[in-house]
Amino acid sequence: MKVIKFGGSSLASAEQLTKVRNIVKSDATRKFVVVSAPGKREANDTKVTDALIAYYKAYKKGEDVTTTQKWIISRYQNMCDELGISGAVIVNIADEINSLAKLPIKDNKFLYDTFLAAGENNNAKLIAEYFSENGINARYIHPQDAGIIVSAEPGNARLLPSSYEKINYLNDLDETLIIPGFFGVTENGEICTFSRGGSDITGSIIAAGVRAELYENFTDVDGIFAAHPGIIKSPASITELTYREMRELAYSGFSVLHDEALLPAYRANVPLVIKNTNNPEHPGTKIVAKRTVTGSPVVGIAADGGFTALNISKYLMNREIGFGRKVLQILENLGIRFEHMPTGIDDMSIIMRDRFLNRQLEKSILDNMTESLQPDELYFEKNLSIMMIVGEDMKEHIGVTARAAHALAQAGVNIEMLSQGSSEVSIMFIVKSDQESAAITALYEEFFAK
Ligand SMILES: Nc1ncnc2c1ncn2[C@@H]1O[C@H](COP(=O)(O)OP(=O)(O)O)[C@@H](O)[C@H]1O
Ligand SMILES: N[C@@H](CC(=O)OP(=O)(O)O)C(=O)O
Repeated sequence: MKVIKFGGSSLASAEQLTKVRNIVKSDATRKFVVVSAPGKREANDTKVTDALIAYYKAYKKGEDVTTTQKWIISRYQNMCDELGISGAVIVNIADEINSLAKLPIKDNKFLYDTFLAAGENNNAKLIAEYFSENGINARYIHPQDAGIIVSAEPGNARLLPSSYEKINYLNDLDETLIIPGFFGVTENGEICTFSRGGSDITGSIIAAGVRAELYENFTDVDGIFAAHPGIIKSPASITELTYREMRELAYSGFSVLHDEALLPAYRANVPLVIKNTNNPEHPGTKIVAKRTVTGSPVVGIAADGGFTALNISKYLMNREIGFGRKVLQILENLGIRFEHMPTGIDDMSIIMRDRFLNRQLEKSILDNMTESLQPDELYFEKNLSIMMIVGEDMKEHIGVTARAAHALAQAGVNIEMLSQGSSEVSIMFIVKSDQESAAITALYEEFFAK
């Protein structure tokens, strides 16, 4: 049996839902259907999840929410009308959307997550009804009933490992199951979402739990391209990637798949394929344990902005036992995670994501480190992007870093920092964000166009 996940772009309109129904209907083994909230119908449209964020903010501030409520309900209403879905389900959806504005605000740690999850939850109800009225024996199932029990970390839930056993019972149900993506339920019954884009994670969890033969992730492109299609025009498409390669690429900007969506499928040995709802005959990109297709040392080039470096220098840092530990202890005490830590003899940089920092935290970092480390230099460097060139075969090739550095130099891109993990599956360059596009273009030319 297969798990099939449709992203918001595949579920944005009646036209898209018709394609989705045909895809599910064409293969009786597509039994577990994970759905996102309705996405954008065109570039300037609003995703239902983003509209729910606006709704939440207005409600919390005590502002009038009727316009947002109406807009969100109309997204579902329009699809129901165009698909000729009978009346009861839209009444239920409108009820759920409206009653969000009755939830307690005070001491409600899960209020934001509850608002956001409504996008997926109501879409799953709508799709189950649409399928049932159109030749598929379908049933909506709430994540709680599907056994998706998660940690109580709002906006960043993690599955509790004991959940897999419960999820496996879904195999005993006869219907095609329509499961809302993006959220689970805590042990106390609160709604808690994964991070943004997290419906991919739900798909992977279900695939692992039911021991699926395949996890199909349907989106709006013919699989994964070697570089972001917004920057490189008609980039090469990738036939096969390993889980490790995909993890590196997803982490560093290939937004087509959530980077946390790989591990559950990988551990359960479930292969994954990225396919296009608008072109389902295309084979897409397969993500597997071992790749058969080889050739270029680099399979993909990814970049992501929104990084800050904390640069620390101190003469004879290398001789000071416990220096690194003290740096990391200060970050841990302040509850800040770090992403990378390139080092020199007398200097080190801690790379962090901007979204986990703010002025107050930055001041606390500087104060604490000045006091405990007495560095010669200590400052933040903003507006950085990380660039990754990725490929399992890089370790078999000599001179990949030299080629990349040369290409960047030719394009006038200054490498701020450089780092390579021991697995040699990726090489990371840190550049100024305003040079990100130029850097991708230069690296793509070097490894794919030549
Ligand atoms: N390397 C890449 N290959 C393919 N698509 C990419 C890549 N990098 C970014 N994308 C973007 O990811 C988008 C699909 O992902 P996503 O927004 O999660 O869609 P969905 O709504 O289906 O979940 C594509 O439309 C594409 O613009
Ligand atoms: N709807 C959620 C979760 C998600 O996975 O959406 P999508 O599949 O459209 O990326 C979000 O926008 O974050």
